Amino acid sequence: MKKVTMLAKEASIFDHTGNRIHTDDRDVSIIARMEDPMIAILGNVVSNEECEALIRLSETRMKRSKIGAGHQVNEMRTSSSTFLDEDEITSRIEKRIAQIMNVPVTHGEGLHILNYKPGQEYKAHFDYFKSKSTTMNNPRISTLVIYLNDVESGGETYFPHMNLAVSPQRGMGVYFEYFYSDPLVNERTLHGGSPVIEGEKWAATMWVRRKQYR
Ligand SMILES: O=C(O)CCC(=O)C(=O)O
Ligand SMILES: [Fe+2]
Repeated sequence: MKKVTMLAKEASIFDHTGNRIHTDDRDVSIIARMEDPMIAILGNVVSNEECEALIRLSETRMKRSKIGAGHQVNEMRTSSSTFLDEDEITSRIEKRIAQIMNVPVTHGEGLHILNYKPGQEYKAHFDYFKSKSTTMNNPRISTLVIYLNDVESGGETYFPHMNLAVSPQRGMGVYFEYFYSDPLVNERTLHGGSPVIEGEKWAATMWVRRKQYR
């Protein structure tokens, strides 16, 4: 056989073609996508009622966000957050997210709800772990951030290496993945939540692992 020397393009987990993702209970639209790394802007991910329900379920549970292995409070992330328990509404949404992200529900860490008040932000970071901890055995591979409300001003999810800023809009989301064999491609997923200027921001994040997590 002839030896193929050209490098094949690395496959994305997000293998959807066309303009829509037909999940069991909802058609999610692909508004924009780019590759290396795959970043996709999605519409119609969740309904207005689901956004309101997720906010209501979280409101009484919000705590100042922690980061890193030591779970410290840090100026990196000034928002409040909580992980939601499984119930009828969260499991319906998680099933849909699994179809969007093309990874079984059990690989997901669960719905993590974030709330940013004016001035609060999440400085640029990687969602994957760089330390040689036990997480290396089951690393994070992809993220979906879903916006649960409209923000008057500020609060974009920004990717400084890509010169990309995604404005939060209720029901929409931004997907990205960072499992590539080329570490330089993964490093381009550096991202943050820019400070909210006016109004507040509610978002739900799903971080997904390579192997079963729950
Ligand atoms: O709030 C955002 O726009 C980004 C959130 C984020 O980066 C995360 O939850 O890992
Ligand atoms: Fe993140």
